[in-house]
Amino acid sequence: MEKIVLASGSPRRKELLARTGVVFSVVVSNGEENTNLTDPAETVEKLSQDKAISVADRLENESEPCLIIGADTVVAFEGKILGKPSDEEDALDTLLKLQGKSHQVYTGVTLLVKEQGIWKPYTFSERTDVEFYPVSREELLEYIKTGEPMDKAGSYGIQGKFGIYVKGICGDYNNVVGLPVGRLVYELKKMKINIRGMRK
Ligand SMILES: Cc1cn([C@H]2C[C@H](O)[C@@H](COP(=O)(O)OP(=O)(O)OP(=O)(O)O)O2)c(=O)[nH]c1=O
Repeated sequence: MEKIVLASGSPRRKELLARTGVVFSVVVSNGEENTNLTDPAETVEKLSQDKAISVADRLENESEPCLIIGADTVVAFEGKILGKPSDEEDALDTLLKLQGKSHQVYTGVTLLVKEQGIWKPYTFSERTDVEFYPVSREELLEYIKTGEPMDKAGSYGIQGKFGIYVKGICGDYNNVVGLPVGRLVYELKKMKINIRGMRK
């Protein structure tokens, strides 16, 4: 494997993948993030595939063998999928719903590998349960003013200013931040992709 490409514009994913020590480049997918699916695990798996495939299409003329990594994160609460907020009001509605209760964060990951000239997707997803303490409307408005929620699924960043309201999590913390890097390394090992040789 000569080249690893992260198909994501998320700075958090870039930082998490960098922790593995592998050398990679970033190519941001430019497709629409749309599905009619209602199951959160199926949704993130499909969207992670779409992102990886959109980057593969753009790299079609690359001669080097390549592994493309796509990922997608959503929050699920009482059977509904919550993505990024459309505006500040939407962020407030979402956070009012989530405060004081537990919800699920799903990240889907697709590893797209070229085998005998054909792209083959290996897809999985991880779930982490997160619970917030009760948070007042005033506190939420103050938080939203920071702008932090706007590019994040579920309208919060566990790794940022919202961390002070988190009561507990069950599962992989990195999965909430956007990339379950432990599972990723484990899956690559199962696929016999030796990332050790690709480390800096
Ligand atoms: C719940 C939660 C989400 N997030 C982020 C992870 C993802 O980057 C983002 C969800 O949006 P995504 O659509 O999964 O990813 P993205 O738009 O940031 O990047 P790309 O599509 O180019 O891969 O929310 C946090 O950073 N912290 C959190 O606590």
